[in-house]
Amino acid sequence: METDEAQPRAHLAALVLARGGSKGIPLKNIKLLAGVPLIGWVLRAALDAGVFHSVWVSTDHDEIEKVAKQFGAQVHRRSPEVSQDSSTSLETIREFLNHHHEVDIVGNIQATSPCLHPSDLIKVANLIQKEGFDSVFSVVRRHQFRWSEVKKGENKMTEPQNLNPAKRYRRQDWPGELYENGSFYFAKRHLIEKGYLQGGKMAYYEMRAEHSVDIDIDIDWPIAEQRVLSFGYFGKDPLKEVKLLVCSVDGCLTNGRIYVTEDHKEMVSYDYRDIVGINLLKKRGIQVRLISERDCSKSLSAMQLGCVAEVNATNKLRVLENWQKDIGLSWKEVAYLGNEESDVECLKKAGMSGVPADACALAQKAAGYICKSSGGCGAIREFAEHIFLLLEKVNSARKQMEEVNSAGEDTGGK
Ligand SMILES: CC(=O)N[C@H]1[C@H]([C@H](O)[C@H](O)CO)O[C@](OP(=O)(O)OC[C@H]2O[C@@H](n3ccc(N)nc3=O)[C@H](O)[C@@H]2O)(C(=O)O)C[C@@H]1O
Repeated sequence: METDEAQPRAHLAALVLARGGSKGIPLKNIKLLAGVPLIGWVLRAALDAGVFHSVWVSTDHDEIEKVAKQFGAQVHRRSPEVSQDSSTSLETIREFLNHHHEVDIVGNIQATSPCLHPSDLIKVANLIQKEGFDSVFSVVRRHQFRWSEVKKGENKMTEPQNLNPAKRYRRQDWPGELYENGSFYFAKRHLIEKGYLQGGKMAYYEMRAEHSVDIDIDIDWPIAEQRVLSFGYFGKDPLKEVKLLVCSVDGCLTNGRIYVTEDHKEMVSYDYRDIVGINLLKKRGIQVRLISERDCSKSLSAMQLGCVAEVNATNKLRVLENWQKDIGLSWKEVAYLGNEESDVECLKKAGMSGVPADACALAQKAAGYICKSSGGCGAIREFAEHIFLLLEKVNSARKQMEEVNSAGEDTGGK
């Protein structure tokens, strides 16, 4: 059933529930996963999908509100009644709907499944808006044999549930089974008001197994981190190649401390791990250049790093633009590591951006990756590894995607 194109489309709102209290991991919803706050992964996918009339985060927490807005979402401040450990998603979504009468369909996207892609959301929006389904939820195919539980006093033996032990299927001979994976639940208002997220004319959307990640308990976190690096969505314009890393001196290469001797000489210190990082970058064909607002030329020449440097840089953005012109690079090919307010513009424009753990709040907000290491204590080394990992993973994921697309494979709702 196709809706008339001339009819105004029902208002489809994406809604990410992100309470402040979480049972296992403290402030889980904004904890950095591979350098990006957890809700950031799904918000980026929802906003880039371009199918939502509005994208919301429902929260009770100031810090989560800040992060949500930083990613471009609108914020619904929920009441304490639906912010308890015992509050269900459904109650929270109903509360949102009570405050937003313009919304006809809610796409509840769970931040705990961060490997979501805009292409999934576009297909789901199509199912609910054009094909007339009332609710659509995500599933994943699993090949798992189930056995009944042995309960004291009830039964002594376990029984096979979905297999014949005499004729066990090989994986390739068995289609497997569909499991709800908790990535998203789309439903029309009338259903939610009746107390259902799944009901009416229902469809499932089968997600690719590698995109199906669910962070439920603490031990899921490192696995999810590896998954997003390999299969996550990194934005509309994925990284192609990094050819230049520009690094701020005070606070990134050094920890920002300057010792002054009686005879007016300056002393700074750096971490040998960062020198290793710089050398690794150079080996991979990535130039490293340094930039500083003050005249630290003597210290830099004593360090013998072999990097082009610009000191007394009152306008870092202009310096970078000139470098780009000289070398012939686009912003996409530039990575930037900075820590101060004066770095913010460059951080925003660079194809890849990072800050040390102790960077100022404004720089942290502008950066795509927040290092665990502080300035002068291995942040360059860590950022270099992050660059290598992303380049590798993003390129291999893109290759896989191209292979799948060219094979014409299409998973979708049923
Ligand atoms: C739609 C729905 O029923 N979601 C529930 C899901 C779902 O059933 C499973 O993922 C399916 O695999 O399970 C739960 O999932 P969980 O507790 O991890 O919650 C998923 C995300 O939603 C936020 N949330 C949840 C409820 C609520 N009232 N406010 C919220 O902000 C959490 O902070 C987290 O980011 C569960 O395991 O208990 C609780 C969730 O309420």
